[in-house]
Amino acid sequence: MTVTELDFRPNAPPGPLALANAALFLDLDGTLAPIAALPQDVAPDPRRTAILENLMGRLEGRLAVVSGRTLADIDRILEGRVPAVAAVHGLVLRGADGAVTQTEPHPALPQAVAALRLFAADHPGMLVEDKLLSATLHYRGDPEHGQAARAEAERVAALTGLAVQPGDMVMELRTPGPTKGDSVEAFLALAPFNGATPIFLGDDLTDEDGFAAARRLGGFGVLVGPARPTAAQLRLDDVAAALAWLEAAR
Ligand SMILES: O=P(O)(O)OC[C@H]1O[C@H](O[C@H]2O[C@H](CO)[C@@H](O)[C@H](O)[C@H]2O)[C@H](O)[C@@H](O)[C@@H]1O
Repeated sequence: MTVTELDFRPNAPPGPLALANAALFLDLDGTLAPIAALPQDVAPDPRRTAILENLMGRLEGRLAVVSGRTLADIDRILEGRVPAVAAVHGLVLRGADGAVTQTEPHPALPQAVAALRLFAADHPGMLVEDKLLSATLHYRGDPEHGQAARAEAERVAALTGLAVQPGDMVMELRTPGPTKGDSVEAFLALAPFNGATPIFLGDDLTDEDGFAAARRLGGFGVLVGPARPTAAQLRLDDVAAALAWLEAAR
């Protein structure tokens, strides 16, 4: 989504997290896990896993991780402990009962991966992640060529019909389809989430759809990171503050 003139820069931290009737929707990178140089550098963390397990029990399952990563990668990092997951920005949905639904991959993805790999071969430090439903060009390792990476992703998107999803030092070409916001809506129509008040925590542009959905559905968003224009109403400084807030839930 685009950030509109209705959005503002939240600075207030949320009050203590009250779990009664809440449903938690949690982004992974930049929210539950600090940003690392490479995607594969993000490893399981016993404290994070314990916090999630504790919350899931107390929320009777009303907790979902909503991430741009693949399902397999989310399960690797969270040690397979979170059943309800939206992966690849909402293109894959696994319900609390373990049932998985996913959008059909766009036929031009192999072409897009090949084009991005050709570009990355000329830019040491860049990395292409093939997520089957989306192709991701990472330029954290070569930030001075970020503008060229963004332009190349736009060029390949125009050629293939893939949708552009900009992110934190990343340009993603995704199969057009459901967003993180749509996944919040889908979860809330299912047990055990139905009737609960959604709270969405996230840090990146792709989380804006989640913030907007939470707000539309009677809840709120919490931006994790520095203040910026956003659809979230509240803000926590960083991953450490987000984990501490979750850990102190009542
Ligand atoms: O929706 P998220 O859970 O925030 O996932 C978004 C992307 O996260 C990963 O990339 C980001 O984190 C990496 C590790 O910290 C970092 O190196 C990279 O620069 C960030 O963009 C993941 O690799 C992507 O596939 C996700 O879309």
